Amino acid sequence: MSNFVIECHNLEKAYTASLNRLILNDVSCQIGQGEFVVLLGLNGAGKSTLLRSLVGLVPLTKGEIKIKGVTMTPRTLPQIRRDVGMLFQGGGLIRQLSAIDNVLCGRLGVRTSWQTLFGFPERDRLLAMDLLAQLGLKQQAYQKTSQLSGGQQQRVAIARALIRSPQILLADEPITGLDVVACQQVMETLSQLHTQQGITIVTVLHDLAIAAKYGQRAIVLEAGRIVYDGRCENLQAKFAKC
Ligand SMILES: Nc1ncnc2c1ncn2[C@@H]1O[C@H](COP(=O)(O)OP(=O)(O)OP(=O)(O)O)[C@@H](O)[C@H]1O
Repeated sequence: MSNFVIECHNLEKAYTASLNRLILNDVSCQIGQGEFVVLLGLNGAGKSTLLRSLVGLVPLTKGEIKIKGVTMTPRTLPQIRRDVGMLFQGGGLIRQLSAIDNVLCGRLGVRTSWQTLFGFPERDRLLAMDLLAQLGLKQQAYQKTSQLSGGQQQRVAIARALIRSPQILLADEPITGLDVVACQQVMETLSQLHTQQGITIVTVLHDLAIAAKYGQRAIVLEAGRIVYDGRCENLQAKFAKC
């Protein structure tokens, strides 16, 4: 078996009239266990589409995706989603719920609807609290997420993804809209997950300096095609407009 945890072979997402081209056009790449990959490209290049396709949220017109050697099909998708955590653009938290309840929401897909009628078991609550503490949010656990700062909200979203113990974490613009300090906190959090727990990270970023600081490898998309796949050095010189 190969050491790749993500394999994309000739992915194609349908032509759209508004763009006058394919959204993803023959995209192929392999990502190894424990890599930290940044996905870069101009607005509309197809970054989110590619990321979302890795958890089966985008029906593809052509191509094949394998996660940890398992080919993505409707039958294998539940298993794949157990291995892959996703941080959506804007965090996607429920603002009226506390931080801990948002984290517990990450367990909803794991437990049956019947089980959730009785609430979450104590061990889930302890795990959620542990994750929030690891991410520096123990004091904020019972605060509504609407009252938290952008950086804190993003870390709650990370905890929610981590409660399923994914081996791969996909993050769609996790620092967009955050101030410099919050950006650094979120990126340091992702970096620690990568170095200390060996989690494979694939994140969409727009900031080339941050990409170069944290990423090991950059994949640059342009109009649905991969135009660069390599080290993060000198990205600014190569792709000043990303
Ligand atoms: N389901 C869809 N139907 C039609 N067009 C779509 C669909 N999904 C995405 N698109 C279009 O495909 C293009 C790529 O979108 P995508 O969100 O993947 O780009 P992106 O690189 O993540 O951009 P951004 O940096 O702005 O988030 C966009 O022009 C978008 O409008």
